[in-house]
Amino acid sequence: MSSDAPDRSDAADGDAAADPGDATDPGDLGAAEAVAATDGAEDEPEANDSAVEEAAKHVPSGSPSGTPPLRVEGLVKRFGGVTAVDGASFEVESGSLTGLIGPNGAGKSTTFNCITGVHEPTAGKVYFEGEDVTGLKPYQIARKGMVRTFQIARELGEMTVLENLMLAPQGQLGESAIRAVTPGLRGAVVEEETELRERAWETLEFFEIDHLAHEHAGNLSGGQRKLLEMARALMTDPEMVLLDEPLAGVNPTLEEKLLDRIHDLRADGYTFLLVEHDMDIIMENCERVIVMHQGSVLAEGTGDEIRNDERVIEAYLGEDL
Ligand SMILES: Nc1ncnc2c1ncn2[C@@H]1O[C@H](COP(=O)(O)OP(=O)(O)OP(=O)(O)O)[C@@H](O)[C@H]1O
Repeated sequence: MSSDAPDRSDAADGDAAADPGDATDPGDLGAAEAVAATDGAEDEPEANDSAVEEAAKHVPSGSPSGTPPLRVEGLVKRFGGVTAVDGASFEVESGSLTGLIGPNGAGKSTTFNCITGVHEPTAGKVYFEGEDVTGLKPYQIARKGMVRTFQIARELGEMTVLENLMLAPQGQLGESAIRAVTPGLRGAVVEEETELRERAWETLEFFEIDHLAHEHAGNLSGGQRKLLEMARALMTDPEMVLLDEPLAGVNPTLEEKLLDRIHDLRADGYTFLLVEHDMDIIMENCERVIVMHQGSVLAEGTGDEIRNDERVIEAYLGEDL
């Protein structure tokens, strides 16, 4: 988040937000380290007006010039006899908020899962910032700067909001668990933990959930959880964030807050790909929309272009667009 955040190669050396399954394993930390990392009530900083500005200061380094951050080429995913994705190809422009839509069963979630390493594609390629990342594990893709939000797993629900954030770039902590017991390196570990804690507080303030820092994540409302999911993803210091229905079940006030934060971050150079069923949200917020149908890309364009595209109207069988 902040411009002086640790280098990604250190900060996201684990599954981070990309794989809650691993991120929930306390064994990754060691008990003493987990406590050191999370027992921070006494360090709680005063709410700080400049925190939001600080948090928004991060400027993603961006793609090599002219290279789209994400390029998907001829993606195919079969599950036995079911072809979920059938030759999908598209690009996402740097710094954009791009919507990925399509009728039920069009292949959107499977495409997300193939892009972020949850599924290995049957065929085709995924390039992130020009680099072939096809078939890499979620944590390897997260380390390169592309993360997706995940629902807060049950185990994480038993931890506080602050702990959830501090565990997000868990590779950094796992590394420091080893370094903490290495003479001569303890100072560096303390510095790293302090920096991580500061970033966690900045991120909480940015999402306006700092008042919930010591609340168990499991006690949050649906909308607050969505903010926490975004905050966890941001803690890994990504370039690109994939959001799979981030507003489902979120009340209008929190929905507006979440969208505002997405726009703030986009203005700072982050790139977003958003799957969302609510067409109004897509049309009002995404400058570019990709429409999937039966596993491949049916149309691409601005919201207006998509809304008036005969093929899209037909694919949605007259549903309101
Ligand atoms: N693990 C799986 N095993 C078998 N079939 C699957 C699997 N995952 C998805 N499918 C099938 O692949 C197709 C595409 O599913 P996918 O969930 O990607 O679509 P979607 O566009 O995200 O749909 P929705 O909007 O309803 O969430 C569907 O026919 C679905 O039943």
